Amino acid sequence: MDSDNDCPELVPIVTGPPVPENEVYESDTQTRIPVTLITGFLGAGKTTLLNHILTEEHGKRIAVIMNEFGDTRDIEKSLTVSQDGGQVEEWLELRNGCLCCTVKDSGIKAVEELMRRKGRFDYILLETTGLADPGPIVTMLWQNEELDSDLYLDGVVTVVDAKYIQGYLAESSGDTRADGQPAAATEAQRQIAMADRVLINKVDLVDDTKLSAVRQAIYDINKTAEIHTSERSRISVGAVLDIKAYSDAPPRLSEDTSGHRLAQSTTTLCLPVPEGLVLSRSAVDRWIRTVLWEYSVPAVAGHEGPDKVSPTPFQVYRLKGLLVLHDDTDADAVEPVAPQPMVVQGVQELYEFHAVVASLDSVPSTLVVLIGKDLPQQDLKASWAALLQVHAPAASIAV
Ligand SMILES: Nc1nc2c(ncn2[C@@H]2O[C@H](COP(=O)(O)OP(=O)(O)OP(=O)(O)O)[C@@H](O)[C@H]2O)c(=O)[nH]1
Repeated sequence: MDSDNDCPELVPIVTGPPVPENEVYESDTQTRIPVTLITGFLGAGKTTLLNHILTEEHGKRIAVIMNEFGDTRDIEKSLTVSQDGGQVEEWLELRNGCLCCTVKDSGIKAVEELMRRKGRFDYILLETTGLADPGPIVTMLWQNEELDSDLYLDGVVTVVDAKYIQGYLAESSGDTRADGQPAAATEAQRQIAMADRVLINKVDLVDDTKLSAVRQAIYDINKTAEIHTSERSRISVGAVLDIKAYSDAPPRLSEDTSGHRLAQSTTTLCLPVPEGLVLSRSAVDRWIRTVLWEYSVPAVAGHEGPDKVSPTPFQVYRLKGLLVLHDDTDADAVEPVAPQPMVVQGVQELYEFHAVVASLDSVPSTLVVLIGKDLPQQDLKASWAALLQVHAPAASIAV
């Protein structure tokens, strides 16, 4: 394993029923409708995946929102509706009750309007265009949850083309490719960075050596996404839907394949916490805020100096963590609050903590994982080590 990218092996923890603080969140996910975002570079197989999901026997009434209809032979075109405001342009109803529509603007309003007109769905799939950065839409969906929406974000599935993805990742942003298409290394990297599941599609077009190199390139960007392979995007529906990636599930790390590494600007940084160490929630909160909101390396109490603005601007696309925290954020609390395992989830500048029910002994490795561009890895590691040192001055902590 690369020493710069060392991540401890994680085993999933079994989280029990939600604690009261999260009751609303959890019970809401039972009545609200999950949304899965399907992203991936041009021609990777997103539409093929949507068609596959729609024609599988899953017993769900699914609404698919896409920018344009592809080759939808299995879909029977039934009607064209023009909408007020013109957001929903066209819809197709399938025999199994599934519904497809195209929208100019993949905004939540269009989806909610669709439900108002067409009744409830069990599931919503949202396909982004191949060149889109999924960050803003993920943020919008996540933010929308707070706004009493009928929808919640279940996860992001990124489809990659086994044959071409390495080429897209190697190109620098802003260049033009030989075929005249704009280079989109940034978009391709971001799409992988934001992924909870990556589907390496078109495996029929590559040999095993190439496939392992593609796996490695994806792993180097995002160590938390579960990687699957497919031909014609055929994958078990359960692998991509209802994954609850934004709930209180702790981060999972994929296995390192230790193959040839591409130098990429988007990477995963793992910041482990020694076993049994309880951290102050307010200190962790400040640390995360400084990184996400000020793009700076936090100075930590006891370690002199102001927060350090990184010479190269960096950006965190996704943050996940499992920590045991002492909640010291309520200044009026009379009783000391017992340490509690908490999951932290973040997308771009948004983040939130969820308490998880697990006895302290059953909590496996605790850590924070950052996936982002141009992360000042050594500085962030040193700052994190200083934060740990404040909590466990006697322990020798190697991060
Ligand atoms: N050989 C091969 N071709 C595939 C596979 N999956 C999809 N294709 C073909 O690749 C082309 C692009 O697939 P789409 O599903 O339209 O890709 P997309 O990501 O929706 O494309 P955009 O909407 O342009 O971004 C189509 O001609 C598919 O038939 C596969 O596993 N192997």
